[in-house]
Amino acid sequence: MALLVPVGTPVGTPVGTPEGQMLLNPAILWGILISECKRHSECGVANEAENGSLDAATTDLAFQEQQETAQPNETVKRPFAGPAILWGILSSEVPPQAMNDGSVNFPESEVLDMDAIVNIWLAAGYDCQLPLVETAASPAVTDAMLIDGGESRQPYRSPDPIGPYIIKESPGKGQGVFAARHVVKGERVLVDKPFFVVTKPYNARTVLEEFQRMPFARRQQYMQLHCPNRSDNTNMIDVMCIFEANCFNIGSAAAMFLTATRFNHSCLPNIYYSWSEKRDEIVLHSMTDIPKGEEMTICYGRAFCTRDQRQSELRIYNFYCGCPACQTETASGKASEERRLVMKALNDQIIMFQSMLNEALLVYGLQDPLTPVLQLIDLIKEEGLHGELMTPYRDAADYLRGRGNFEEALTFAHLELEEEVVCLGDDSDVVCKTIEYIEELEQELEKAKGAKMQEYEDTEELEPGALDDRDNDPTDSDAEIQSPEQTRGATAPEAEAEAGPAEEEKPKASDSDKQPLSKRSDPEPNTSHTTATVGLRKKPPAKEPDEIKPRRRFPRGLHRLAVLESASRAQEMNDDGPRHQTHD
Ligand SMILES: C[S@@+](CC[C@H](N)C(=O)[O-])C[C@H]1O[C@@H](n2cnc3c(N)ncnc32)[C@H](O)[C@@H]1O
Repeated sequence: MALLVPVGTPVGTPVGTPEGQMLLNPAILWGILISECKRHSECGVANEAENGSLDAATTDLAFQEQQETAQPNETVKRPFAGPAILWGILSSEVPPQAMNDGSVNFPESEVLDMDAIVNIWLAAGYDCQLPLVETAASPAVTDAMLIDGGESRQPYRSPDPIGPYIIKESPGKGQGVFAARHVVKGERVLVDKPFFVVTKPYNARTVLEEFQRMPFARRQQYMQLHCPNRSDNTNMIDVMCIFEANCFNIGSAAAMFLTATRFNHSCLPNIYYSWSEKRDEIVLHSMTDIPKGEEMTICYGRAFCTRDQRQSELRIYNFYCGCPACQTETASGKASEERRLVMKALNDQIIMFQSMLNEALLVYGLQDPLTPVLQLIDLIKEEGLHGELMTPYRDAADYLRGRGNFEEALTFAHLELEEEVVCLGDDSDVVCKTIEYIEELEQELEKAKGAKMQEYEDTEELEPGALDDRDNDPTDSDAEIQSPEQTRGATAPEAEAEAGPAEEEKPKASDSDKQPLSKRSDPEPNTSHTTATVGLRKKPPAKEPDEIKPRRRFPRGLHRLAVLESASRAQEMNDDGPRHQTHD
């Protein structure tokens, strides 16, 4: 398919096509341009494109700046791609240049396809960042396609449309989803199959091509979805606008759903959604009890950022969030803003710590990396952002595991598991993987206990009389669980010297040796261990405090019920900025 665009056509001028061809005009190109500008926000032209003032000066601004700062022999490429290509066609600035240097034969009123456009753009010295697809131009969406496709008129049905919710008008937000009855925390509210999927990276062309491929009835349903800026006359722009407002990121693709898409946004959501690759469905759970009649909301963007950042990320959806966290005047809104500021800083710090070597942390005298994790957990709880607890719980478990503090690591792993069961459901693969993680921790704990017992027995063999000195409570030996750091911290240097080779038989310090950091959350070293080391005689270590015992064990073997899926739970799946996210 080709675009018929006379060269030199100013933006806004209608462009006719020969009879029998699809209706294409600059407004359509303009729609693609805007959507491309939004995707390539680094171009800095989205606003200008939207208000119609995009011009050569704007598009070339970044290029000029780069040129000014470039070294004498450095070649600076013009930085724009898709938006500029289309802008170049529309403004007719580039084709004459390309024609002048003879690199492209581009007569007036040429029939263009996208490859030709790109060639012209490249010939004019512009960089092209857009992945080029072999097929030709973006398809057009004609009225005929939406009115009569000659195909089945059976409406597409979402597989699980019945749930504890009703969809109705939500004042100021269009439609919304409301609790039809009291919904309890952790309830599965909806499972929905995608009815429209576009592989990433997508652009206007691939979305429109996918739209064309849909059966007529689905195209109609698509067009009925919420469109924040429905245009009067250009269906193609509406297709893109609907896509932008309603698509969810589902890992390697973007997808639209008929029911899940009706959930409005809140920065304090009560519903958690995740994409299950195994089921090929989006799954939504309640994170809190939701009274009958209350609106159910999800979060469209990131949580650990300020009000302004959130509002700016939501601009793509064309609304201003008025949730309690976004209130500027109320005490709770102000408190939330303060918390989010700290949460953002802590999250940044955690990410930084995770990318640094422990040695580097030590050299720079930075704090214990566990500290920001624990602080973040406290703040998330205060803020009521339940869905955000899973990751820091795992971070805490990982840090403690690295130090050989398996008991406390297990506590956090169980907390993570509880959150995941609520947010993702107990059939989620993330849950299965966490159960496996817990089982690994339990094995490591058992091993550490065994090594400790062995060490104790070896000592007793050397010094039989030592039995007289020790507590004779047999359960004590069972409970002896010490992190290597505790062991290290609790042993006085003199005693260590006295202990000589026997000390080398202590449980292997493993990774904790690489983490010689302060231990903010570790239980206080039990000083009785220090005094217990008399010559080679040792007293069994005391029990760990009760409060750090794992809260509950999840039934073993549950993970076998599900097949492991490859989905990543990383929130970073969101390659394209503030889009709907998935975790399963
Ligand atoms: C995925 S749709 C949500 C369902 C939509 N309200 C409907 O009628 O189908 C996203 C659009 O809903 C509206 N919306 C979502 N959350 C909102 C909120 N908190 N306040 C105002 N509008 C909101 C915006 O227009 C946004 O572009």
